[in-house]
Amino acid sequence: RRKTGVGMSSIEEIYPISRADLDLVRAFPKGFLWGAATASYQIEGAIKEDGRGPSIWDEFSATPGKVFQGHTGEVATDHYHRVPEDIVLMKELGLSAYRFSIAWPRVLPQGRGAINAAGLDFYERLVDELLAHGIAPFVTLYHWDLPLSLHKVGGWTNRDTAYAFADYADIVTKRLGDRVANWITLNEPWCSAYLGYGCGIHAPGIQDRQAAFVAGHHLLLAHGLALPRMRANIKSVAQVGLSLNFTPTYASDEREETKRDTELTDLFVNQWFISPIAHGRYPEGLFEALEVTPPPMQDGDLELIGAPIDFLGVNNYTRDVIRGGTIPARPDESVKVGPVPGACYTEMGWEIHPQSFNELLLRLYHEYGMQALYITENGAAFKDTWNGDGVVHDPRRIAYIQEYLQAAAEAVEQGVPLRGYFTWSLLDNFEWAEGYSKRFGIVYVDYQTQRRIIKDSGHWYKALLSAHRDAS
Ligand SMILES: N#[N+]C[C@@H]1[C@@H](O)[C@H](O)[C@@H](O)[C@@H]2O[C@H]12
Repeated sequence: RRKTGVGMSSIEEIYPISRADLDLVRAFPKGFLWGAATASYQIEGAIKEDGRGPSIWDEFSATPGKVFQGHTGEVATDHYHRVPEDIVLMKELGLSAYRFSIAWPRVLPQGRGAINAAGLDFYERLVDELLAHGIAPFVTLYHWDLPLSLHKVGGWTNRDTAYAFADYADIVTKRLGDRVANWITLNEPWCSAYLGYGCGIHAPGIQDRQAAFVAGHHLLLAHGLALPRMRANIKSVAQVGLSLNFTPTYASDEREETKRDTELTDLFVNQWFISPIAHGRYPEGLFEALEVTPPPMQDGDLELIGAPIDFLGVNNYTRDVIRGGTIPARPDESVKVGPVPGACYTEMGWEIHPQSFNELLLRLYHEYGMQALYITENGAAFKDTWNGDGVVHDPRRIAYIQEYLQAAAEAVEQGVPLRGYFTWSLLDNFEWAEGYSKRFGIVYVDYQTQRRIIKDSGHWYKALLSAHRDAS
């Protein structure tokens, strides 16, 4: 292959990425990690295999009416039985890192107590296989599949669950801390707390705003209790953080009531968890705005929660545009305006708005003082179709990732310490309440046969990663 400059000719021969893409990758520093993300319940399947205990998502998805067409994670993408081939796929894509989660009930079937050796062995094999292929594991300890037995005694509304999580984190990092250097305690605790206990569209399906704030506090406490336990078991060069979801909120007009409702929504959607993590306190006015009382907390909780993290994982997909009413709308019922004239949307009904991604990254650096950021999730669902051969065309997903990476590149040029990007997701997978109706993968999964087909976006992402390696 002809090599000129940064290998442009060799890259363009493989797959037609644009000159703009080549300029794009140059904005990211040498050593910038390029990955893809998944989660245990969304891809593993094998929910009753090798000693795994039940999780709240096993029970929730099996409950009629909770998930699209009654879909469950019973089989998912059968990743539990396909780890070697899926890692070869990651290598083929040129990933330098892979973010996945460990299923707590696979390691501790009852949530605490007896350890399931087969569960720990599975994750040890997964990690060793990744390392053997030169792919850095980014391990999320909790991505929503709480052991059902802990739910039966209150789940995240029970303070004891936070202590059970710290014990679980201790067990996993004792086993894998010698070889995993990147740890994420929680994935999107806002979703666990509010979608699970507030509006109930996620497991365990409770509709109680007060319970959501009690659960939210215990999730944060779990993170804080786990940090020192994990640090004692991992290498000094290893890093620990957590992944928070953010949806930047914008006023639809200049009216005072619109600005007020937009600020209240931002408090609820974006500040609830980052404020205790970054500042060691809940944001002013949050509880009043949601008409709840502050969750019970003990002396020392907020100090534990606000202990330094090594990085913040940022999950972002879209923004919300808010319209104000004559009286303050409770932020969990604020009026979201859409469709915005001229805007484009994904299959999730989420506006594609990369500028808000750029502004979010700047805010997390300047307002919250985050000294290291990873994009631990960003991607899009579109109506991908496969005609049975080896090709899946998904130009809109390529365009989405290009636009969001451009916004991230601008943030890097503006001084944001962005260390890596994980697209959501490696594979099409179980999209929670949407079941398998929404496809986010850069790799298509034919659920009838479990065949994996790299989409055009996967080929493009591979060429982009290769161009970054050549340019570094
Ligand atoms: N919806 N959606 C896609 C994606 C979901 O599949 C992930 O599990 C969550 O961490 C986060 O919500 C984002």
